[in-house]
Amino acid sequence: MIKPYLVVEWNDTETDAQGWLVVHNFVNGYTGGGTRMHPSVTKEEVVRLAEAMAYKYVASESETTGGCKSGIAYDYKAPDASAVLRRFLIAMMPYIDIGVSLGSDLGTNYEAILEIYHEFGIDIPMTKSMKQNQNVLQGIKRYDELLTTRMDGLLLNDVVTGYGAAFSADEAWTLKRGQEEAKVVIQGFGSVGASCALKLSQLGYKIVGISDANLLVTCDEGLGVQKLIDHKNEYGEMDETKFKSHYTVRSNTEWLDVDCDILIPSALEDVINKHNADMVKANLIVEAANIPISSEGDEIIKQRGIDIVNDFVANLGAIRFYETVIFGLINPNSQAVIDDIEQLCRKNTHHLFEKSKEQSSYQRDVAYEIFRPSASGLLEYMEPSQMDTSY
Ligand SMILES: NC(=O)c1ccc[n+]([C@@H]2O[C@H](COP(=O)([O-])OP(=O)(O)OC[C@H]3O[C@@H](n4cnc5c(N)ncnc54)[C@H](O)[C@@H]3O)[C@@H](O)[C@H]2O)c1
Repeated sequence: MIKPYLVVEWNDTETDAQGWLVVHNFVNGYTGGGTRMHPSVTKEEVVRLAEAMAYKYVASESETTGGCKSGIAYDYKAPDASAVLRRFLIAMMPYIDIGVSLGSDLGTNYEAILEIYHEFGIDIPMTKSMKQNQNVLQGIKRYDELLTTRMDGLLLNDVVTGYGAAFSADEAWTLKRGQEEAKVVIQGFGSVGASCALKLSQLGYKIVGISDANLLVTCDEGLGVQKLIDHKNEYGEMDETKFKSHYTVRSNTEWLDVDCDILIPSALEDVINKHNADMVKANLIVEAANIPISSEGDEIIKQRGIDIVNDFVANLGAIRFYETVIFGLINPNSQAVIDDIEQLCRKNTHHLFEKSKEQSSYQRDVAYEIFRPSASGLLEYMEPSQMDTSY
């Protein structure tokens, strides 16, 4: 693993929260990634997530952005979680103000982050040259407008990643098994898990199990995804009182026990690991979450011959949305955003599976080869003539 370019540690003055900003690379002084809040966050996890972001921007065909990530070790459901997030972002403001673009991730939401930016006169973090580029400023206006639009009743920004992961799953499954029916189990029912479940059910897949932070619900004939979405809360937790009587409720730790063809982790990191990778029943894993398989778990999955669509190929929807609209690469309307993400997720997944077949190699190894970020982003940033010096 390449060492990260920059690691900043933060210690809250009011609570025991601790946070990190990790920049894996800059491209022309710009870098992007989400902000995660969860009690289990560690510096090492943020470093791995930042690296995945750098690869994700390459998979998104971005020529303008490097990868970074931030994480706060704190309970996202604590009453003062938003105050902790605000203090963290204030501490990171010198970086944000020069082009470290922090969005949302597990345990945080984008609207809350934008509100904090607005307090400090920042619309969306930009470099000096972006701030002076009328096309980019126009793109940001369009992006802001699109953030309030809805698709299938959900906010556009809350479906872009999950829909992209669903298209990747569909592409991979069709390559493997054609039109054969498939049963799907999804871990996590937040922005990503819920929208992925919805799109896959629209595409004709049977969602037979969904877990959240509290429980696992299963139904072999398929769960009614729309109704589960209609009654989920702001933390992505399902309302058990609204379940149909023939649904079965189990502990969320039993998610790998459910018989399925496709498994879609859409919540936490390292949830498939050396202790449970042997129990995976699916023959296709689509990583809608970032780094959901530990390195030891991955070795077992690889040896077992299970196919995967890895994280930075499957879950690039949100950053592709950001890039295409802000840098004016597509017609800025919600259907065009989704169509573009579908096209890219299908193309990348197809390429990944074809290449992996050709080389008889595991998909993750192939993905790290195909989408490797070049070192030039770093060098450009370090070259004074190219540096952005607005600060
Ligand atoms: N939001 C995005 O656009 C985006 C983009 C790329 C990648 N991701 C990745 O997708 C994953 C989910 O992000 P999100 O934005 O949907 O988060 P979210 O906060 O909206 O939802 C998280 C979900 O995980 C569930 N969860 C928490 N602990 C769990 C457990 N032990 N078992 C089962 N479920 C559990 C929560 O109940 C909730 O349903 C993360 O890995 C994130 O990095 C998100």
